[in-house]
Amino acid sequence: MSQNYYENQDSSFQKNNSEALSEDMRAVKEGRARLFEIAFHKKWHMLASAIFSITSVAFSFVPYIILYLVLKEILPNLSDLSQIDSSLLMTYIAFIAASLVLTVATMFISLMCSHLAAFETLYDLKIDFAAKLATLPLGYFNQNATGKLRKVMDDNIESIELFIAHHFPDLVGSFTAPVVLILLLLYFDWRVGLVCLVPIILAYLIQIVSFGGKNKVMYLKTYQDSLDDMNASAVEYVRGISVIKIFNQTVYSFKKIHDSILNYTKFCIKYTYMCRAPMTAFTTILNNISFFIIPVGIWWVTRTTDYAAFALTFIFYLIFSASVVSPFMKLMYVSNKGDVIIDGIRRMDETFNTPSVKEPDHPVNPNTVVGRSIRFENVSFSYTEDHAHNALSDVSFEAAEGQITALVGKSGSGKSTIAHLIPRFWDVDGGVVYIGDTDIRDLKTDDLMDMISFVFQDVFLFKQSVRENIRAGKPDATDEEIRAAAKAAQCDDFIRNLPNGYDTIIQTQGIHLSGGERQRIAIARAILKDSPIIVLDEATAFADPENEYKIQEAFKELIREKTVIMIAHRLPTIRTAHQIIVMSDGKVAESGAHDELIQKNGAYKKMWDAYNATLTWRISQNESKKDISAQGSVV
Ligand SMILES: Nc1ncnc2c1ncn2[C@@H]1O[C@H](COP(=O)(O)OP(=O)(O)OP(=O)(O)O)[C@@H](O)[C@H]1O
Repeated sequence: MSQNYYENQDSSFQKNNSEALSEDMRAVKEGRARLFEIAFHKKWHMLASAIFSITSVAFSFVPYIILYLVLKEILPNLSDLSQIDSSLLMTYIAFIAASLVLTVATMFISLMCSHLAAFETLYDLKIDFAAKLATLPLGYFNQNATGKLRKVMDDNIESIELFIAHHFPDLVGSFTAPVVLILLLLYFDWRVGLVCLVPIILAYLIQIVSFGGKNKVMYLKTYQDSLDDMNASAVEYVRGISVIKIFNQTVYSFKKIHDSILNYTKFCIKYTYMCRAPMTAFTTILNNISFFIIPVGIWWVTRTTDYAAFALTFIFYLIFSASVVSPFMKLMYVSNKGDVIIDGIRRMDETFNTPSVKEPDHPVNPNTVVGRSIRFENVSFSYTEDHAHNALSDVSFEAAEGQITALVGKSGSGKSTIAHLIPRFWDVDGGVVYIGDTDIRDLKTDDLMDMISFVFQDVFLFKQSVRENIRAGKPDATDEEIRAAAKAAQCDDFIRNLPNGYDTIIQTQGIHLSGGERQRIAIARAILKDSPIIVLDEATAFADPENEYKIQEAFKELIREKTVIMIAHRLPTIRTAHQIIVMSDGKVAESGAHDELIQKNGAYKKMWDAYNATLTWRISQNESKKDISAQGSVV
């Protein structure tokens, strides 16, 4: 049921939400202002929570006031207890019971309101953050490790929920309680009240001097940075575990994770040592306010004649001062937590404030785009901002509509970069990429993505059912359409042999698909999408002979009547391509069909000869092996 609830809500909720969070809640503000801006995303819930929290705190002090009244009734009558008005005492007790019930009830309502606000805000933020990630250029993910972004999405955003649900009502209470407390301290006897204030002020001065200002910001930043670093290296360590095992590395020899854990540990130990003295002083002073009251009491008792009034005030303050600790400790705890959360928000806002891929001001309607060819016109591109090294320099070519254009060239010559510029994973630095007659930057990203299918080098499958993985190509596809796409991609057979057929969840129950099987699922996805342009990136690199055959069959289905850009290292797979673009050092070295390029006797011919030489070399190696074994048998 909850699944449907969210599914049904998605479209409208997400839309309203992106308006609310991306525009209103984007980080114009900083620090505490930003924290409260986010917290008050659901402002009526939060106001209600604040009012009930204040009410709860106010009720929580009623027993102390009544205690004063009880003492006032009992102390003057200690010599003759029959003088005590017992019905009045019973009324006081009833008041105490009622105030306790009301304290709990109002705090419960306050927490209810704050939790509702927290869950809705958390949902909005997470959806918005995920949506924002999808709009960022791929370069952003190069510079920001997956572990760091995961931490923002899980830990930092999650901590905002904690702040709204728990810390906010606590904070309101923590501010209200000291105010009520100080008023009460000063109300019953302002002189003793002032004495009680001295240790409170002293304790806070110690806090401010030790942790206030730039020191605290710097410590928090270092703490979060080292935590981020440790997270990022942990993710890298786990993802690269096969390489680590092969090269016989351990958590000690894999320097990055070892250093980051060590850094974090060192920092925490240093910070703990730094906190030791001021924190001990803070808690000791607040826990021992009576230590300040007793000398005053001794001084006072030698100068007073009204012992009843003295005893009433002295006993009351001794009891009441013990209640000072809890609200002040809470205030310190919540304010420390608040600082950690604010730092987390700053990290989240770095992502929110990163410019998304720019959408056109006046987008072209995709139905009016004439033609589905791809044309690069004098395209230059560098991955680095200083343009120290151009991945592409002045690249021009046209991949004709409905034809296959293959990209070949040495490793690092710029083939993948060309493929990545077509769906605007990055924007060109110079020149233009056209689809038909339209600059791709004049199309809305959604429309551009609808026109292109991409079969990546590393096939990524979601941890969902096979059916849902294929459906990603067309979210409203029927089960029949999914099955037809899977058949065309040569994967229907093996999917039906999985434990739950199309409903088998990938990467669970020991379900592990081979590289070729994963690739065919990706092809099924692309077939279902049925876009006019297909970009195949190293698509046949990992296949075994049987898979290779099936993948080729799947490709035939996928690329029928489409504009295809294909990157392949193995020359025979592109021999029949309509056009071959030979890349060298980010430039087009030559282009043409296979036969034309062979005739040109240029770079392609050299590659082809080299390829044929390897074949002969393999055969001659086999031959020589045969010779050796033949000789061996003769001997
Ligand atoms: N994400 C990146 N960040 C920085 N530089 C990059 C990035 N990706 C590629 N490059 C650089 O851009 C140049 C072109 O790389 P590209 O991946 O396009 O080559 P390629 O021909 O596809 O290589 P391969 O066949 O090995 O995949 C290379 O010098 C490469 O080092």
